[in-house]
Amino acid sequence: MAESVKVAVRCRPFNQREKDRGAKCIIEMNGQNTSIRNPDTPKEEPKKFAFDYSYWSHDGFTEDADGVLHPNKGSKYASQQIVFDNLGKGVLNNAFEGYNCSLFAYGQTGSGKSYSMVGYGKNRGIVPIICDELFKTMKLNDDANMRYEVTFSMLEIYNEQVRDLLQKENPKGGLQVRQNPKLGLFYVQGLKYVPVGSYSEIEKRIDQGTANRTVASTNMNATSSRAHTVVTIIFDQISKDDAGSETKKSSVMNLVDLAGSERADSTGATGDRLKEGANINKSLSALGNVISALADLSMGKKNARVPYRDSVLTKLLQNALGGNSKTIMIAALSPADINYDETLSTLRAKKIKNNAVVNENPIDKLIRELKEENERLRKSMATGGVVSGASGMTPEGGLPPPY
Ligand SMILES: Nc1ncnc2c1ncn2[C@@H]1O[C@H](COP(=O)(O)OP(=O)(O)OP(=O)(O)O)[C@@H](O)[C@H]1O
Repeated sequence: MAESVKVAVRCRPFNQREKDRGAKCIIEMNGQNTSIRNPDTPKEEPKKFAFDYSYWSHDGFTEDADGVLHPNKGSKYASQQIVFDNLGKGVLNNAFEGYNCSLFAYGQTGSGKSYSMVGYGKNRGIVPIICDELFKTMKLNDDANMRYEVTFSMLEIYNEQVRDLLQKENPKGGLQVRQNPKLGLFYVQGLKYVPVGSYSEIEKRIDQGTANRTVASTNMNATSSRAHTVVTIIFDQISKDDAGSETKKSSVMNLVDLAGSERADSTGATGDRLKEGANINKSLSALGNVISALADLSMGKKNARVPYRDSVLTKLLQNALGGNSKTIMIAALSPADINYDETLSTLRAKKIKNNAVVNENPIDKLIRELKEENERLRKSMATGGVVSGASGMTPEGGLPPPY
C-alpha cells in the first residue's frame, strides 16, 4: 500500500476574486516540499509538508494564441503535460499491466480540481490525456492476436444519491446501489456503460457528462461542483493463443473529481447548500477512513476493519481502492492568504503513508520543531488548557473533521 499510493499537491494562479481582494501568496514550493505561511502570524516559521510531487502552477507561464499555458524559460511552472507525465503515465502503464487504478482530486471549491482532472479548453487535464494516450498506445500495440475493449461510464454522487451523467433523466432518489451477493462488491443498478472505440467518442461522452453535473454557485466559485464525479473506464485486453482460446486481462480506472471540501462558514452556505456540505464531508471523511484502514492493513495491523459501507462513494470505490489497485491523490491548493485555513486542512489531509521526506537541514528542523513546541506550550499555558497532540507541522494529519 505504501508504494501504491502517491500524493501530489498543485497550487493554482490567483483567481479574479483573490486579485480583487489584493490577496497575497502564502504557498511556497521547493522540490517535493510545500510550505504554507499563516498570514496572521507572519513571524512564525511556515509549516512544511512533503509529498511525492509539489506542483507549482501559480505563476511563471504564458498563454499562447490557442490559449494553452506554457512554462516560461527557467520557470518551475507545472503544466498539464508535466502532471500527466508524472502521474497519468503510471495510470496508463498500470492499466496495460492489468491493475486497477484510482485517481482522486481533492481540495476546497475553486482550488483547481477540475482543472487538473478534466481541464478547460485546450488545457486538457489528466483524464482526457489518459484516454487519448490509451487509444494511441492500443494502436501502437496493434496485434492480430490481441483485441481491446474500452467501456466508459460517468456518474455523480450528490447528497448520497447516484445520478448517471450519461442519461438526461434519472429516477427520483437516484439510481440504487446494490451489493453483489457472491462477490460482495457494490454496483449501481441501471448505470449506463457505453463501449467506446476512439478518443473522440470518449471526449464526447466526457463533455456530455460534464454538462449534466450538478453545479451551484457558492461564495468561493461561480460554478462549484457540489457532487463527487466518478469516471470509470474499463479496459479489457483479450488475447488469443495459437489454439484459438481467449484470455482476458481487465483493468478498471476510476477517475474521481471530489466535491469541494470547504467548511460552511467560508462558503456562506445555508439551506440546501449546507445539507450538500454535510453530505460532502460525510463521504470525504469516510474516504479518509477507508484509505487509512487500508494503510493500517498494509502495515500488518490485524483486524483493521475497512469501513467501505459508510458512504456511497466508498461503497462504489471498494474495488478500486482495495485489492490490486494503485491510488493517486492530487490535492488542489489556492495560493491566497484569504484561504489559509482551508488550504492548511487540505495539506493535512494526507493520512496515507508515503515515503517522501522533507528535505530540510537537520539543525534547522530541530530549531523549528523546538520553536513550534515552545509556541504550543505557551498558548496552552495562556489558556490554562491541556497540552495534547503533536504540533501542526506533521504531514500526516487526518482529513478535516465534518463540520
Ligand atoms: N493549474 C492551473 N492553472 C491555471 N488556471 C487554473 C489552474 N487550476 C485552476 N485554475 C483556474 O481556477 C479556476 C477554478 O478551478 P476549478 O474549476 O478547476 O476548481 P475546482 O476545485 O474544480 O472547483 P469546484 O470544486 O467548485 O468545482 C478555473 O477558472 C481554472 O481555470
